[in-house]
Amino acid sequence: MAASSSRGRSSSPFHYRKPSSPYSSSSSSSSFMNGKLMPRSCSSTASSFFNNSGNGLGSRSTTPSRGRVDSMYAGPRGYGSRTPVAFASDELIGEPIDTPRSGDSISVTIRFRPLSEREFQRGDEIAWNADGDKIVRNEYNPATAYAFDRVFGPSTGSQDVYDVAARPVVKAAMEGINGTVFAYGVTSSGKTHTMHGDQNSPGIIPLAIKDVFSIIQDTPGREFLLRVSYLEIYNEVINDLLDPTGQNLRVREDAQGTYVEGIKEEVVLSPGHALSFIAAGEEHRHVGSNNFNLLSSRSHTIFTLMIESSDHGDEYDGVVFSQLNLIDLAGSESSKTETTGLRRKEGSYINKSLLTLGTVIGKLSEGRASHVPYRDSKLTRLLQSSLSGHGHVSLICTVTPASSNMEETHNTLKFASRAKRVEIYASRNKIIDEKSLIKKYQREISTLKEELDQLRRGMLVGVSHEEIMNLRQQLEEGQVKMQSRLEEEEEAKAALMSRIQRLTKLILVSTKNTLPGCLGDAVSHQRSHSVGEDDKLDVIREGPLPAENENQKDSPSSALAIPSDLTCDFRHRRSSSKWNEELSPASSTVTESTQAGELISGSACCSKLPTGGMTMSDQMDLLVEQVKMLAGEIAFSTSTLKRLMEQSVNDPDGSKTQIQKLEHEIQEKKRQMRILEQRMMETGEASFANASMVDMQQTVMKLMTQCSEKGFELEVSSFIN
Ligand SMILES: Nc1ncnc2c1ncn2[C@@H]1O[C@H](COP(=O)(O)OP(=O)(O)OP(=O)(O)O)[C@@H](O)[C@H]1O
Repeated sequence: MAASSSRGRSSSPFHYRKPSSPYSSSSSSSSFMNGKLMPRSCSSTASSFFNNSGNGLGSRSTTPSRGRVDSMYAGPRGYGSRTPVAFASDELIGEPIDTPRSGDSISVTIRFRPLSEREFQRGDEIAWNADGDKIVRNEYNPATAYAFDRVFGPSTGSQDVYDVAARPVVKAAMEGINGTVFAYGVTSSGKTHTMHGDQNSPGIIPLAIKDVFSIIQDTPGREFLLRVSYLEIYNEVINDLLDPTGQNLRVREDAQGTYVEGIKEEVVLSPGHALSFIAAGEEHRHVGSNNFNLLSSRSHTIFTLMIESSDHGDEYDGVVFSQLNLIDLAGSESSKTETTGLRRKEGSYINKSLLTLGTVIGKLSEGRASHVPYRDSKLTRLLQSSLSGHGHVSLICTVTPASSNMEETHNTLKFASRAKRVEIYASRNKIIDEKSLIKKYQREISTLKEELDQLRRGMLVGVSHEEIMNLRQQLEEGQVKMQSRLEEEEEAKAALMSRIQRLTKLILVSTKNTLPGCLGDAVSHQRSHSVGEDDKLDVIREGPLPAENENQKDSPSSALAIPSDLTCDFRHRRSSSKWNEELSPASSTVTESTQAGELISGSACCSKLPTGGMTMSDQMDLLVEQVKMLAGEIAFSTSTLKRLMEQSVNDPDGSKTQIQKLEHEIQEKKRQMRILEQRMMETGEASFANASMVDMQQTVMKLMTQCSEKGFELEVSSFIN
């Protein structure tokens, strides 16, 4: 079906210009501090950081240095201005104070995680600390400190990290400026936690997806088309996570930059839809355990959202295209990471590509036009366009405060400081019409509409009196050619209408374009798929079957690691334009079901023939889509289960409830799938029965026409006689 995939290139033509960007990363690393800071004893105990639930690394207000830092904070640009740097250059690596900067800089933030239980048990101390919200300081040697755009302590939640480090990039991407957000850090420092998160604390990727749809809802007057792709770089090989057959894909280059040849792109219609692709993709990602992390990512992953938008009023201003890359890097591994065999091989590939990333960042930060070795790794080749400054970049460096990893954290901080010096020149992209999918769909829709008009005119006008006389004659001779021609035309018309409907559904518009109160009636006439009201679902969601809805209500929450406020309750949204309010956690009591679960409850009422303009084939498409989503969720739950079982070897009691819950969820989803498959069969049968009914009606009509013809003949001959 049209909503599914297309294989193609995922890159876009960029028009590089000087920035006029709405996104500006405030650079605080310049002019770090005035005078020397007093060395300070290690005032923090490890226990105060373990499982920190309130005041953690970010809460150093009682320390002397914090007081000094605050008093020296002078305005939005950072710590004072044009003051000498107090530390040796390799100790405090920041942006040189007087370096003239013509562009923006990469946004660089640091996120501490709490001490892990393992670190705590073995008596690790706090070696690095967040001193205020912009500085990281070494506890053993307080003179060693670094400044960044923002430092998040271990108790900071992912939503706060998203708001600072990702939301501006996402917002700009929706306005046509390319964006990249990536998490960098050693193994087990919290990259996957930051980018993906879990059910209780969703990470940057689910939060960005939620935001994207919310922005569409808040942008009446523009129509959007969203596609996603998801790939991993494993041992320097690019694999398509959305298509297991897409292995060892090649990086190509054209005038617009690098792209992955043959990567699968899926059109997405809702947050749940997009998340289901991630869940399915995660199933194929390479993970394994090392001595630091049971579920260590063995590959870099790049989730890309391709955003097209155009004005849908009369003033057509071209199509804007942008890409948002959300990257979860694999963690660098030191000699402390005990690995053998395959894990060691993976580790050496990971380290090599991260080393190249470091070299590339280093070269770029020098600002000279020297050779930048993008080609030395697949990762840097793919990131070439982003790193060379043609879009916004947000680097979130994840670190552990543990003394056992002091050197690794120091290296991450140095990397982060170098990255801060890379300049970017982000600008809004426009795309020439031929390359735009939204434009292609719009053109196809209008061509099809013209064809449909012609067909209608032909049917009304083209069947002339002579043709009717001819038809009579042919009927007399027992021929029904004309009849079948009419039937063919009817069929063609129906096919065209259904294609138009399907294409229209892929284009997303805000429900704010629709008059409140008219939604129920307007659904089947609405031009495009609106984000706040899933047309496919709406048309068939009238009068739920009580029994199945009960089940739905009790069904376990999603295994997609989507919080309940991210699973969209389209029913609620449809009847209200206050979409954002309903998505907010405060009002998220709406549903615990998964996206696919929603669809099921939605389609529970339609075991009969479709109504409200939805054709049989539309309904079948929808069912197929639902089954696909459920299959994705089941796959994801199964893999989570597998991992939990692996973990349970160490902690049988801790994982027992989760395992039981997951098993129950998987059973429930399988049950839902069976219902859907049953429904597909019923729809198929109904469609078949419907077709037979049409056949019969046509035969009766034909016979009646013949009868009246014969009657007329009889009248004429009796008149002649
Ligand atoms: N900010 C945080 N708050 C609470 N727990 C965290 C935080 N960051 C990470 N963790 C926990 O630490 C462990 C390791 O995190 P994660 O798997 O995200 O590390 P990673 O950097 O992705 O590791 P790798 O590179 O090996 O894949 C996980 O159990 C995770 O839940």
